[in-house]
Amino acid sequence: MSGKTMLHMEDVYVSYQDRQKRENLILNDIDFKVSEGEFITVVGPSGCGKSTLLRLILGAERPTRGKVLLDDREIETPDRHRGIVFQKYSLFPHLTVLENIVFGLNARDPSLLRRFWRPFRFRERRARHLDEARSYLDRIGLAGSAHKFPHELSGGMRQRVAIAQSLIMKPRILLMDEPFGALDHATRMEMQLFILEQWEAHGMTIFFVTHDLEEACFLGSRVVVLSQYYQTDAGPGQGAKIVGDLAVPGAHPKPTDFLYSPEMGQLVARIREEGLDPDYLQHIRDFNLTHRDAFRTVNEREWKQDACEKPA
Ligand SMILES: Nc1ncnc2c1ncn2[C@@H]1O[C@H](COP(=O)(O)OP(=O)(O)OP(=O)(O)O)[C@@H](O)[C@H]1O
Repeated sequence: MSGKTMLHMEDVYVSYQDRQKRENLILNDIDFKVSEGEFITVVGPSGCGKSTLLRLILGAERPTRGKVLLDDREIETPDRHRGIVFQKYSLFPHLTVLENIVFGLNARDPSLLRRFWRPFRFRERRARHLDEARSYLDRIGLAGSAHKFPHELSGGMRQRVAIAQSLIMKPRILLMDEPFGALDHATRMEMQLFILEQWEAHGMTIFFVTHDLEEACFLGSRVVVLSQYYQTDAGPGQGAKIVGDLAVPGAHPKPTDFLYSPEMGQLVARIREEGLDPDYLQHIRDFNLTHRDAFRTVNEREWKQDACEKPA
């Protein structure tokens, strides 16, 4: 990892208009810098704007105010340097596994006219793409499933294909939006190790959104906590801020037994409590910490009710 800033979210605000044309602030003054090769995990309560943050980095959306800079240049549209993997629906259902993986490489070909203009070169290029896709299939352990369709695969296999589909484009930044959220525990663990292997092999920068704090601490070299619940006189509806930004100590990637170690427990507790910016400590009260999804929050009605019950 180099120390030079690669990505800078500079004073970013995002708001959407609701049906009554009222501005609804989602992200409130997000400002952070990221160096090449970091593995950033993003956690926070439901609806705080984690996916919105990823869409800004992808370039699928522009901030209402502020800038998202990559190498000091504003990100305006998606490009092949940034890939994204979602929890579901990343694959084309009508294409085989091999066709899904090769799709991006073929789509990158400058013009289909070349097919007629220089047919030999065109075929040679397509054959090279297929070879490359097969080597990715090998790497993800799915060489035997090249000609299967997505519906014939298990959830874990589908996510491997979705990750390979992104990796083959050699993105500098890989964005992952709860990619393992729908998987069972064993498959999820297997996929966590898989993504760490890929990160080590490719050295890309990763933004990984998860609701699971343990997953965030195990995978990330840095955990960013985003929350719309923090101390404010104005009450809810003020948009989410970064309420915690912690470097994960120790070697990275961590050995698997770290997951079951007291250090891991301490780290999770620290992020839940001490690790948060003291100005925003109040938002911990709003998390249901006994729930296994520790970032589930009380709903807005309870939040308001509780605020009313507070002594003046
Ligand atoms: N295009 C849009 N138009 C209007 N509102 C939107 C739009 N996109 C997102 N929102 C709202 O912005 C808020 C943040 O959404 P986002 O999906 O980024 O949150 P999240 O933290 O990823 O949520 P979750 O953890 O539940 O997936 C939500 O209240 C959502 O309804």
